[in-house]
This record gives sequence, C-alpha cells and structure tokens, in this order.
Amino acid sequence: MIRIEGLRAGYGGRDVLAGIDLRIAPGDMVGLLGPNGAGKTTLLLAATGVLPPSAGRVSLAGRDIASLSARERAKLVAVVPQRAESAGGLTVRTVVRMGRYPYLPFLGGYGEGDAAATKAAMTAVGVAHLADRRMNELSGGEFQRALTARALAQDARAMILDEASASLDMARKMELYGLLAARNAAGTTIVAALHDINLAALFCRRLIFIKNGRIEADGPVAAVFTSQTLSRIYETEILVIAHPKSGLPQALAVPAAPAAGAARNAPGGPGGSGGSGHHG
Ligand SMILES: Nc1ncnc2c1ncn2[C@@H]1O[C@H](COP(=O)(O)OP(=O)(O)OP(=O)(O)O)[C@@H](O)[C@H]1O
Repeated sequence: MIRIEGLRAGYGGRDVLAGIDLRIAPGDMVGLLGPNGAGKTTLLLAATGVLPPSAGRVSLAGRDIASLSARERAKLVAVVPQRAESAGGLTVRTVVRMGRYPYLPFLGGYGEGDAAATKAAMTAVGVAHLADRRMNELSGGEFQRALTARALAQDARAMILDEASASLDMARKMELYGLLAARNAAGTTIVAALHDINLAALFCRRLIFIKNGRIEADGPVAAVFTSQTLSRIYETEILVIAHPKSGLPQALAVPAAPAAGAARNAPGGPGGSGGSGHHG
C-alpha cells in the first residue's frame, strides 16, 4: 500500500530522515513509535506528500506520489494531522464534510451520500452532538475527534494518524482504537504515530520504532515490544509484563530514583491498602 525508498526529508536544508526504507502492506495496522523529535511526524508528512523529500521516493498503491492528483491521493490516504490546523470558525459538520471532497462531481455539490457519510463519521467518533459547533470552540480532545471524523468520512484505502489520541482520555482512546481496528478488519490500512506504547501494543500488529531519523526496530508486537528494545530506544528502564486479560505485552516505566510516592503508595505503606491515603 505504501512504499518508501531511500527517503530523506527535513527542514531548511537539514535532513531529519536519514534514508528510510519501508513497505506497509495493504490491510496492515502499524504503530509508529519513538522518542520526541525522532522524526515520526516528518516521516508521515513526507509519506503523504505534504513535505517534499530531498531524496528517495514514496509510492501509494503502486503509483509515485508525485504523479497523483490531490483527489487521487485523497482517495488513497486520509490523514489526521498532529498540528491543529486553523479550522477557525468553520463548524464541525463543514470540516467533517470536507473529507468527502475527492468524491465531489465535476462542478457539482455535496449529495445525500456525502451527508450520510458525514453523519456516520461524526457519530462513530462521538461528535455528532457538536455538529453545529465551531471548531475554535472545541476542547482539545473534541477537536482531535472532529479531525478523525473527517478522515473517516474520506473513506480512503489507508488512514494515517499523527498522535490522534494525544488529548483523549482512556475511554475515548479505547473507543478510537476499537474503531480503527474495526476499519482495519474491513480492509483499511492503518498507520498511527503515537506515544502511548501500551495502546499501540494492544491494537497494532506491527510496530516501527524511529530514533534520530532512522528505523531502530520493526516487527510484530511480540518480537519488538520487549524490555530490552524499549529500554534501549527510550533510554530509560522499562519493564514488560503481560496484560492480565489479553496476554499482550504492556510496558511499565521504572523511576531512576525512588519515586516520591513509592513508600507512601505501596501496598502496606502508610497510604497503601487499609490506609486512608492522603494525610495532610
Ligand atoms: N517545521 C520545522 N522546522 C524545523 N525543524 C523542524 C520542524 N518540524 C520539526 N522539526 C525538527 O525535526 C526533528 C523531527 O521532528 P518530528 O516532528 O518529525 O519528530 P517526532 O518524532 O514527530 O516528535 P514528537 O514525538 O515530539 O512529536 C526535530 O528535531 C524537530 O525539532
């Protein structure tokens, strides 16, 4: 679905990506992980044709991205960007409906099918009740969900999400990734950059770790989500345990120095089981 060869890209003449080679198969669900400033957003911007590469090439569904029109590209890939665009005074419904533009007939307007797809997308991410609200009057999480609804309405073959869950609470994260997993089961390729490595381990099949503009680890969750790999990539001690319900790996960070709350909050400690918790 997405093929990246020798990709170098960056800003102001300085390359951030040091030559990335990557293939994402149709129907895969991939988590893109790595420390702050690693190059995840840069990779996604270059992979979607927003940031011109300084070297290498990107193809979508077998076609060079540079040869695709904006409409053709939009039918192949829908993007949920990390940086809040200025959607200003536009309503949520208007922004979500913009996802339908690749299907607009020549000189025609939006039809009933577009209205239905817009409504279905807003309902799916739980922003239907905000349809008439302006984008600049939304909370961070609502704003992110509106942009996700726009990408859903776009009904593209792949969805690329850059930190689309960053402002979401735990329940909304589960909802969003459950929704993405359902889309993926229906055939949509999903690539999501995120910092929540545990969320990635629960929902993605393949994890790609980027660090300093290079791929540091890449493989099925069970192969790469290990204490050794995570500790090396994030340069801090990380333990991996099995999720008690699903058995999937989950990470626990270990504070370098005893955490202030450790004694107080430990079972048996003054604030632990049996204690009332907050004393003064
Ligand atoms: N518009 C820009 N102009 C100049 N440098 C930039 C720009 N955007 C990003 N960078 C730099 O490029 C590098 C990679 O940034 P990028 O946003 O791709 O990282 P990231 O892995 O997505 O980080 P994060 O997890 O913090 O979002 C960083 O050093 C960053 O400072």
